[in-house]
Amino acid sequence: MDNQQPIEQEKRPYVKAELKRMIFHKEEEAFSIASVRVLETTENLKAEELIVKGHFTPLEEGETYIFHGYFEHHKKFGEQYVVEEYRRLLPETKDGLIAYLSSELFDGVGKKTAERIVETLGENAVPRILSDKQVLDQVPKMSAKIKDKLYYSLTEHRGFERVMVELTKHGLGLKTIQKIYGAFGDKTLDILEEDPYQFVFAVEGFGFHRADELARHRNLTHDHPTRIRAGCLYTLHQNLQAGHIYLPLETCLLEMEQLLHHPGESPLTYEQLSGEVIHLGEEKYVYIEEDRIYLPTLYFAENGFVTQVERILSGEMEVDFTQAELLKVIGSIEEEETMSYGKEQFEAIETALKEKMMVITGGPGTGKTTVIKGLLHAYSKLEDCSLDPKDYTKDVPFPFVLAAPTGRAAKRMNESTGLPASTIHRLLGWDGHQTFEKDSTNQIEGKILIIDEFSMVDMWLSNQLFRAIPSDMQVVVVGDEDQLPSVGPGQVLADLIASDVIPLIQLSEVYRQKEGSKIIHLAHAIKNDTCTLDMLKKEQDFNFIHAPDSRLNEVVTNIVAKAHEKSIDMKDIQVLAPMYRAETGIHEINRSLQNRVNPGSRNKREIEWKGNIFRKGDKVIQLVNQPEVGVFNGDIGEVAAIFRAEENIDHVEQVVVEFDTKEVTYAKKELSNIMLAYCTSIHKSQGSEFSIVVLPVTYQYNRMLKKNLLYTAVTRAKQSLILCGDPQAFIKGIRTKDTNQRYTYLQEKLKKETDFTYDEDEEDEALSPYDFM
Ligand SMILES: Nc1ncnc2c1ncn2[C@@H]1O[C@H](COP(=O)(O)OP(=O)(O)OP(=O)(O)O)[C@@H](O)[C@H]1O
Repeated sequence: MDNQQPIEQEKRPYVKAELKRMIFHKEEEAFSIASVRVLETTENLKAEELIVKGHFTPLEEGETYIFHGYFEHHKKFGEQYVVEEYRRLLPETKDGLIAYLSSELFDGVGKKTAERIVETLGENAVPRILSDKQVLDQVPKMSAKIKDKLYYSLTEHRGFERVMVELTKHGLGLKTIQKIYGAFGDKTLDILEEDPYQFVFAVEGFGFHRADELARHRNLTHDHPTRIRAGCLYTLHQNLQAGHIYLPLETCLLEMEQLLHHPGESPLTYEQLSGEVIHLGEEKYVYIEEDRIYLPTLYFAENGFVTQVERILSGEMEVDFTQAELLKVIGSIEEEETMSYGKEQFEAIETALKEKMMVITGGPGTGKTTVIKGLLHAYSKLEDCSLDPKDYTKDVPFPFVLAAPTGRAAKRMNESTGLPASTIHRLLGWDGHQTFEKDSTNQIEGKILIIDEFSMVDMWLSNQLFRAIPSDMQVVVVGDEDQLPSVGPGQVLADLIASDVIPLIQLSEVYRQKEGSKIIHLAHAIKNDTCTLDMLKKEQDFNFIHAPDSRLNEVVTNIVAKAHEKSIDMKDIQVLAPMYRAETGIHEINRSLQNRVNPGSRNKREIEWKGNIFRKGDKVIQLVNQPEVGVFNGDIGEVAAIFRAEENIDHVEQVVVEFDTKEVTYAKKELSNIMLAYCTSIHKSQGSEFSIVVLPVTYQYNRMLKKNLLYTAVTRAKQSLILCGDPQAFIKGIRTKDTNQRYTYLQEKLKKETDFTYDEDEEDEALSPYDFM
């Protein structure tokens, strides 16, 4: 099918129509029904509106399509057009040019002005203006200032217009086109011609079907090897986002088949699909191990990590203290701290001191922090080394290295031990993009490394960290295995524990419970599957407020508003919810909380960005890593000031956010980097703790209601936990285990149940994990 064919040359009957509304779409069969406005047709049709139905992917409202098919009379709905083939009608170059000139790149040029420019100067308007600015004088109703601005902006974006005009024709927006151009530069149009699927991998959020549409316009058939290979890589990428390290071949082929299925075309055969997977393997775009298909970075991360663990386990280690000395030292610490360690806690300290590497796991209040502190003091006494960093020099580095995956967790480690602690990224000297200063050739310095909150560390970061650990360093991994697994791929802590090859101490005795904490009690009941409805009764630090869905937002808002009235700092009270888009989702709760605790007023500045309002005093959360200004995904701050364009030298509206230790200024167009944070996602709360947690629970959250998610939310509360909504939904949630097992082979590889190969040089040449983030 030639998609470039002009409409006048259509030989077959057709309906040219603008899509008004998608009425129905069934994903599995790609079956859709839509309502369209007829623009032109060779069919015998009087009505202006028509229902079209058939096997097509969701079409875009407002776009023009050519449909080929036949009429069918439906008993209930009347005349309908059954679509056998369709294509989107590309806009003219002129339209693309108008969209470009009226885009936000050119201040002061709206759609009307852009139309006048193109009408007057034609399709070559941009090169004509660039070679002679005076031609703009021919365009009516343009002020000298706008002409100047347009000329200079066009110079600045020279080269971009061809890409913009071409891609705009395909319905892509400025932001997406800028990202594509940022990735491919002058090669963009060649890539569009040869392999538009590359856009999927270079631009976050660029869907496969969108690339498919571009490919169809370029005559890449549904069974073209380029398409099948892209389908394989896309399938692996999608699964990476779900946390998988690899995909079993059969699963991979099945998912590829579903993705690549094209209505009206013959299904792709097993041979076609597996043949291209094997080609990808030969060209090292994927790695194939037995029946496991890996993306290169994950293959190297998994195998590399196992190699590093083996290296560290077999590294030099001398235990130069006797058991009597150990007992004496622990005894003296117990005396100083006026407490005595439990049996498991003692074993944890002892193992950490005697072994090359170990894992300590336990739920809240079991004494993980107490053990870390005890370990540091015991090490310091036994090895006769000071715990004060000031006593060390560059030649004799500080022996204790403390790290955690998030800034907040690192801060807590620092507060509880009094020793310096940093994020893992910082420890490794991450440059914010693809490079880590610390690696196998430039390793971290120190004698003992303690990493807290390890459940949050993904396969990539684990490998990067372990490469940088010298062979003579002792390693203590600490984490709560019942929390959510890492956002990135893998389940490294769970696999380390299950492998049974690393010394492990599980802390099960709860100490904080002895101080009468219901929160801890509830957390352990969830963990041990013993929580019942009876346990949800009000106590000093816990309450469950029953509320129907229709009132849940209001109840949550009232709780926070009351706390606000009592002058509780908004930083100390956090609403956590599992999903963004629901009646009681994060966005809605944020909107009603903002109106209540920080309402608009005449003397309070505010700014609107994409339907969201940011007001002075609003609590906000950073959504991406911006290491260049020192803020990271998940950091929470407060809007400190809002500036108008005329008030600053950059001449753009700005929002200043005050974070814990720094202020960051966002230009208006950067406001997508932050959002309101009165309510945040449970996933983003990992590694953080709050004095008061408010946790709405409703059946609306349905598929998100899982044991480890609710356990993670409950364990974020330090002083007070307020659940609200439907207790039955809560009980159902904590009884629902996440059955989505992540595909990882780490456990087996650690156990040496499989042969695997690993070549560090090859890994160095492979793509960095951060190419995929
Ligand atoms: N052996 C012990 N005897 C008495 N109290 C203890 C003992 N171990 C821990 N505690 C106390 O129990 C409380 C919880 O301990 P700790 O903070 O070390 O646990 P944790 O596992 O780090 O908890 P969380 O993960 O919730 O921070 C603390 O108040 C601590 O002082």
